[in-house]
Amino acid sequence: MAAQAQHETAVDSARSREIAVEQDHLDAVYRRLEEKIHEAEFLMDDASKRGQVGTPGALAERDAQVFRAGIHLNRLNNEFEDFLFGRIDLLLGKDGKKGPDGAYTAVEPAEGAVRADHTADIAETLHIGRIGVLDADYAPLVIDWRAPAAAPFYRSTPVDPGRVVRRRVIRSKGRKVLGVEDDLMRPELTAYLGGEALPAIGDGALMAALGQARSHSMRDIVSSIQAEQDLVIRAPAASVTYVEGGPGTGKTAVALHRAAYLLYQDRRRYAGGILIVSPTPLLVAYTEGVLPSLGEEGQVAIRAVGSLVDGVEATEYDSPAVARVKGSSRMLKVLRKAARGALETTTGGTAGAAAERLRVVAFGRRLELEADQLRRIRQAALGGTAPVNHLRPRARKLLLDALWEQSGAGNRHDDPELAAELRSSFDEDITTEDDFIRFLDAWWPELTPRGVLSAMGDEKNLGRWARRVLNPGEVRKVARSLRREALSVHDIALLDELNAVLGAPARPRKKREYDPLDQLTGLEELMPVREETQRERAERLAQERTEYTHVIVDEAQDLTPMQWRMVGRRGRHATWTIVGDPAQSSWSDPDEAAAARDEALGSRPRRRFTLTVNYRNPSEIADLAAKVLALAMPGTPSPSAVRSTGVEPRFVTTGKGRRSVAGDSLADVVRAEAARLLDRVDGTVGVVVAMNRRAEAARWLSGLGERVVALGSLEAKGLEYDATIVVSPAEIADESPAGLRVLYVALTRATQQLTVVSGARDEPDAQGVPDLLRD
Ligand SMILES: Nc1ncnc2c1ncn2[C@@H]1O[C@H](COP(=O)(O)OP(=O)(O)OP(=O)(O)O)[C@@H](O)[C@H]1O
Repeated sequence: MAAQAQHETAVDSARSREIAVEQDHLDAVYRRLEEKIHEAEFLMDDASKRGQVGTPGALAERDAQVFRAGIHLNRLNNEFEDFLFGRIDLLLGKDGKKGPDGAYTAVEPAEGAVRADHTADIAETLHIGRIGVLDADYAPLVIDWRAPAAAPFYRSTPVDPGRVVRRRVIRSKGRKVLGVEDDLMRPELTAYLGGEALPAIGDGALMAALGQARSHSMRDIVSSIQAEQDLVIRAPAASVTYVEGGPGTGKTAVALHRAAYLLYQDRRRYAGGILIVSPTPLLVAYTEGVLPSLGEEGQVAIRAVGSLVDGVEATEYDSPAVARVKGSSRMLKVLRKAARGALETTTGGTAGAAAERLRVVAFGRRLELEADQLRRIRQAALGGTAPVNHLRPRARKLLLDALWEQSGAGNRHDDPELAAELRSSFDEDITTEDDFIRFLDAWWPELTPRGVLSAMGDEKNLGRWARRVLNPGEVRKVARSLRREALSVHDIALLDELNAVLGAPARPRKKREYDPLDQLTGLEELMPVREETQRERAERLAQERTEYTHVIVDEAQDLTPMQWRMVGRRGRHATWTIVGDPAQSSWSDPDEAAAARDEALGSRPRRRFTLTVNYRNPSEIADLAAKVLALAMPGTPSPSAVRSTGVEPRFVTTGKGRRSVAGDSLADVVRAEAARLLDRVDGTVGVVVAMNRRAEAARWLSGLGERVVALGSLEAKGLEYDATIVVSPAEIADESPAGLRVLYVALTRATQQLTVVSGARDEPDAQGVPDLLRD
């Protein structure tokens, strides 16, 4: 016992010593930043006293410095709990070259850096943080995590350590260092720093991070990015970067960190031009704090696939049968017909009566076009595939031609010049006549996507436009769904397609004011003083923007063909990062979606990456989910879980089954289980139910507090909780043709504990294990 206590004291004092070392460094960083602020303030003050200093360029440069220093201090003081989070201790490199960040560039150690007796000296120590800081002599005090010199912090492994001897994660809050965790990359080595042996503290940072309680916001993983993830984050942004990996392998985290990395690499190119497409508003809300925590605010648009069309936000879900039709590329034909057909249906009612016959007076004569003629003219105008709203001038011209012919005025002159003059005064006469203007508006109204979609809610209309494409049952269901007030997630892709087919009326562009500060690289991020203008500018850009420079698609396996077309339109000239897992796809026909994806991406070459380690689920939960994976996608390997907790999933049943708890009803059982789990974990509890039980499940949990939430199976996508309750695997699996894959998603949401509640339909065995989860 005494020996144990002695050992613990020694460990504690080694830890305190190392914390003190890092505290000294952090103090030095803050001192340097304050110095920079003072310098900048002095410059500012001095400049304003003297009124004018130097050229506009020099002035702008000085302002930029002030802003940069200001924003650094602001961020350091307010936002980051762990501004400085890493350190690497490195061997001497192969050559003595330094990069722009002041660090040596060599990745491999110099020959002789390790002595024959397995000892070595540390030649360089680098601290890694969210932004870079240089000291007065341009030596790096902190290296930005995205800089090349920081890469070994993420890439080095004991198998391939490069120059790294020790990797340290530093935990701090505000200006205080709280702890350090070390991983030795060359454990066989005794390394010396300043003549003293290099100590190693703790059991490693990754495990510490994974064990933490979850909240309703995702955390960044900047201090513990793993080597296979780092390769994706830093992959060059050429064409398409395609990332596959099972649940919990960090795909979402990697996608977000990649956005921050790309901005760092080429801010000018990407600022404001990165779009992240996420499957649900819940996942947007869960992930949107990550980029600001990495120092990137307002530069990247994260949007749910149901909010990609400006001004509309869809949260409703269609039934699987309707979703299947609306998502399919069969809808293309239907929409093209609807866009043309809607011209006729919108001419029903009062406006319709006005559009059945055209009567005008020209050159003192009454001219009249009857319904039949008008129909023929419309058909002629609609020939081809041009957007319907753009065809109005053509239709107008055809009307005038027909009236001109009827007037007989064409025969009055042989001289072509005189004839042309006569014709133009004829046209002017008619087109300024109120009757004609009213007629044209009623006969060829400007169609809106929303209007056409409502017209498709009429079963007769839809039946006509979908002839030989959808069967009558499909027509009935789709039309009924379109009569609903609220739009569904799948309606948004239809609206976007209609927008393309109809052609948007050209909006006048606002003229931009010239701003010399825009000339400075990276200035967009710097301006506490000009915050207002910056925000306005970001909003304007977002409004004007219809295309992006880089598009990141999260949970890409779920995009339907129609959604791929919608997303594709936003990245026609973009580079792409696509992350997904086919085994989690809720779309019934993955081959059709893959074909639509390939069409959206064109022939761009792809770089493929696979992530293989599950950082979310302990092995006890991952093993259970693997049983469903084997049913859903036989032969697909599950990612290997990186840790285990010793807590097996728990099975309970409703009714009088052996493992039932607290009463009979599903409501009672789930509520009691939720309360039990809230006691056992510090963070969140998610209750996943079949989609049609969503509202009911929210009621079951009322009063249990904010740490617990109910969600439908499709909403669980991408989210995670300390503990989850999956209610009736059979109900979830039977919901749709992709039900087993959706169940696989539901079972892989927990970081610590999982309870599965079965109803009669699940056919639980004596232990409460439902048939879908048995060996
Ligand atoms: N290197 C890492 N260090 C610490 N935590 C990590 C790391 N990689 C992933 N995680 C954590 O693992 C969890 C799963 O990550 P993420 O949600 O990105 O996975 P995913 O592959 O998108 O999962 P899914 O396919 O199920 O949506 C998150 O809590 C994330 O923070």
